[in-house]
Amino acid sequence: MIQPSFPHISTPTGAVPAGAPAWNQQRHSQMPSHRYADVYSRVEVPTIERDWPTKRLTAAPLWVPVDLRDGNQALAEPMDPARKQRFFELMVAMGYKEIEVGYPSASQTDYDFVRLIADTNIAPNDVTIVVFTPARRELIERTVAAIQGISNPVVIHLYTATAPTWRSMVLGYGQEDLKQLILSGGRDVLEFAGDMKNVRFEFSPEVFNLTEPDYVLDVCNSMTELWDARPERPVILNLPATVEIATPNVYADQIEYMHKNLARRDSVILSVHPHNDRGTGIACAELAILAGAQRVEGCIFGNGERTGNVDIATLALNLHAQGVDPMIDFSDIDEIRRTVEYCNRLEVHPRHPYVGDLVHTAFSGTHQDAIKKGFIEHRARAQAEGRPEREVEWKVPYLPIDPADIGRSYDAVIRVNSQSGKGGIAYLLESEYGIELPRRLQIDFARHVQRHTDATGSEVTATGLWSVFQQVYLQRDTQESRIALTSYQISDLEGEARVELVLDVAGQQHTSSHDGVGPVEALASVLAVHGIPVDIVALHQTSVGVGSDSEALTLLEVRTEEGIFWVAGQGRSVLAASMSAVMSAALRCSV
Ligand SMILES: CC(=O)SCCNC(=O)CCNC(=O)[C@H](O)C(C)(C)COP(=O)(O)OP(=O)(O)OC[C@H]1O[C@@H](n2cnc3c(N)ncnc32)[C@H](O)[C@@H]1OP(=O)(O)O
Ligand SMILES: CC(C)C(=O)C(=O)O
Repeated sequence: MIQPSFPHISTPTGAVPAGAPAWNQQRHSQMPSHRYADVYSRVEVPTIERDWPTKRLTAAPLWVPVDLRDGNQALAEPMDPARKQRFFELMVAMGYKEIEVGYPSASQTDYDFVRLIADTNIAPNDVTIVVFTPARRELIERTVAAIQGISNPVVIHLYTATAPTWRSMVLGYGQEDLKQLILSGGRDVLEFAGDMKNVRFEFSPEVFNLTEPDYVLDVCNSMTELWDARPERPVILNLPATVEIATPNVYADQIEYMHKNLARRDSVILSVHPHNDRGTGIACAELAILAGAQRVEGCIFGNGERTGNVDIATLALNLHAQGVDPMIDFSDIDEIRRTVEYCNRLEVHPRHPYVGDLVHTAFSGTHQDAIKKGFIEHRARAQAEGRPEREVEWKVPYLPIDPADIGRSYDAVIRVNSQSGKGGIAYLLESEYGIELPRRLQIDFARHVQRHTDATGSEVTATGLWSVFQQVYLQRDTQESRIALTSYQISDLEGEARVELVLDVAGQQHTSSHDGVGPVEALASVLAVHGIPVDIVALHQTSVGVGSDSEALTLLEVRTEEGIFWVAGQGRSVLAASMSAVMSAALRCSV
């Protein structure tokens, strides 16, 4: 019996589930899953004729970043005024036109930030300012005090939880009492701010996704009636998945039910606010848009309570990746990430969609091979179409978008470790040093690199690859070498080349002259005379480096009785590189 190496984890040994086919060997575990009620007994899914499964995403929704409120309230250290302002200015620069700036009745920092907006011009006129409040009269009054003097459009966002557990356990109300509390909050909003021409209203039935559909519909309709929603002054109904609890299709059904049954639908902006407890916040938001949602609240890179608010950067870039303008500028995503990390004091994961450090990088051989071929095809197509590479359709395998669209270079697209193959290795040498390896040498070199990465266990950079290449292929003469090429010269004898060579063999100088042959052939023949046959199968010329500093690199494939090997020679000229390559081959053949 195999001893368990994880003493606190027990390999499931229980019964095979009833009816499981013979090929399914999974057993019942000891996880206490029975403690969690079946989701469909907790969520009332409305019965509807679904239209969302056949819809397509064709336009960006209205985006509302809530980093300064919902994101901020989830931070161990809420943002100080400088961080709030920096984040706000970033959002404005990116093109967000509606921004939830805080919960002004909750803290002096939030209140003061709203006052900063009132007293300065940090908010351009076309940016709508959203402020958040619970349905408590004194807090609504303070919220309205905070927005006095703001000339921008303002949204007062009122919320109260409506789901059964929250109603009974947290707020201590039944359905009707709670509706009255909400309406009373709605009336307070009207009393304090109803006359403010620049103000619109938003209502969120918190934990919408766990609330009975008919009840939440009734509450929402009562609010739009109370606030007299009209097309010219629409009310925002924001339907949060405050804690994700079911699969995204359930949320989509719930949203479509509201979309199809809300009163004054043309005077309602239907908004969603998914969280990410099940890791499906993005899917919930996307399906909700298919189901009729027009507006999405979330956080840039997905900070927020517990597992976060839905990530509106990923949502926007998902649209971009399918040909839809996200209406937000992500062309310098690393600057956006740096600012968001500074403000939240939280790091973005290296695998985070689009923005993570590793998300455009391939380590594995077959991916690298495909990407390399994809780049070659892309450049060729751009050239054939006579258009800039940034304009032609993107089809590079494994890269959903062109990293350049979001300000990334191609430097990190391919990185080499023990999982890599010839394609990636060749790509790095070529992109970093301009060295073009023929396919058979790629295969040979990959074996050497593999030995190196297996031995070190770590990644190898382009510089590292070049040094492995030099060690393997660029042999140099040593003191012990029995042969050395002392000098060579090529002269033109009435159109015919003459090659003159001086070879040092075991301390003896041998001069020879060769007419009508190339220098490589001449040197090979004189080496053969001295008992060192160098049988060259193929010769390739490339270069190392770019511009005037570049050197020639000659790559030789050589046959011996033991098999094929490769050597290289480097020099200021093609001739120097070639002679050096042949001498490298000779040194290998003479040992
Ligand atoms: C899903 C969301 O993100 S909701 C937003 C959550 N954000 C925050 O809580 C951050 C800011 N909050 C705060 O600073 C504080 O909670 C404050 C200042 C708003 C209120 O503080 P306190 O008055 O000390 O109340 P506390 O937070 O302890 O409790 C909340 C009270 O408000 C009630 N309440 C909670 N939500 C609401 C609501 N939306 N409308 C009306 N009453 C509410 C609760 O039932 C509780 O009442 P009780 O004291 O009679 O039991
Ligand atoms: C009240 C709303 C908007 C909210 O933050 C949530 O439900 O998560």
